[in-house]
Amino acid sequence: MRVVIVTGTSTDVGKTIVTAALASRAARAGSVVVVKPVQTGIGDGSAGDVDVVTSLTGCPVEEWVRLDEPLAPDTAARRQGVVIPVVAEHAARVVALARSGDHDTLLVEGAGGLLVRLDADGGTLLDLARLVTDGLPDGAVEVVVVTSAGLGTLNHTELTVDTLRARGLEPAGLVIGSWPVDPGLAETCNLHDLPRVTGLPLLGVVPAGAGSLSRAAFAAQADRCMTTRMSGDSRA
Ligand SMILES: Nc1ncnc2c1ncn2[C@@H]1O[C@H](COP(=O)(O)OP(=O)(O)OP(=O)(O)O)[C@@H](O)[C@H]1O
Ligand SMILES: C[C@H](N)[C@H](N)CCCCCC(=O)O
Ligand SMILES: [Mg+2]
Repeated sequence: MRVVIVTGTSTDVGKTIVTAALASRAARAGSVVVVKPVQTGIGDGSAGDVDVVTSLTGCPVEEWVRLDEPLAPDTAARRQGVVIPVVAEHAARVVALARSGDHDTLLVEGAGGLLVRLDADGGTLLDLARLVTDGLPDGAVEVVVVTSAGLGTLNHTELTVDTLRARGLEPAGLVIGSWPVDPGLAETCNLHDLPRVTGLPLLGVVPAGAGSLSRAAFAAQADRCMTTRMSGDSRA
């Protein structure tokens, strides 16, 4: 059993597509479940991240809280007048699901960047990652940081990685969530600079447009774009 926590430098960096790519690969080697503890922005009928993952991978998904407005969860909950679970409750559910042994890999996708407030007490995905790591055996939890390709990403990525390290969480690596068809100078340099400035491996680079592929084509793309194998990946 392993848990992969997918965070990112911000919203819209491609966490969901990367989560789907990791799920697609892990599903070759065993049973996978994807959890989105808190989803916001589905009030207008928009597809939630779990719908995207289901469509791209067919893996089972769980969404625990859904809020209407496309905002940080604590803001959306406050404006909607609802009380949502605190992060410690999500962490306990993740640990229980991991310990149940029902799945070989459990992927957890945050909402927005690492420090976005997921509850009214200021709990964040950083807190969730710390609690889940503390609740499971050594080495069972990996944190992946999804980042953007272009100018500005070096700063955002270092801030995110340093914040994880300050809580004793060493990320497994970085994934670029959307690689442009026509990369410019900054994108090209960042392929070298992101690993250099963070000291972390670049685990993968997902091409822009991957989210529109059929399930079969996405699975093939997931294999090609995740350049470094993770512990739960299929050897096939
Ligand atoms: N590789 C990709 N291929 C196609 N579309 C992509 C890719 N990466 C991101 N996108 C698109 O960019 C947008 C943001 O991506 P995504 O939903 O994965 O962001 P996120 O980091 O998961 O954000 P959130 O904080 O809302 O969970 C979406 O509209 C998605 O379809
Ligand atoms: C609505 C969006 N797609 C995400 N679900 C929530 C992103 C919150 C970001 C808050 C912020 O960092 O300013
Ligand atoms: Mg997402």
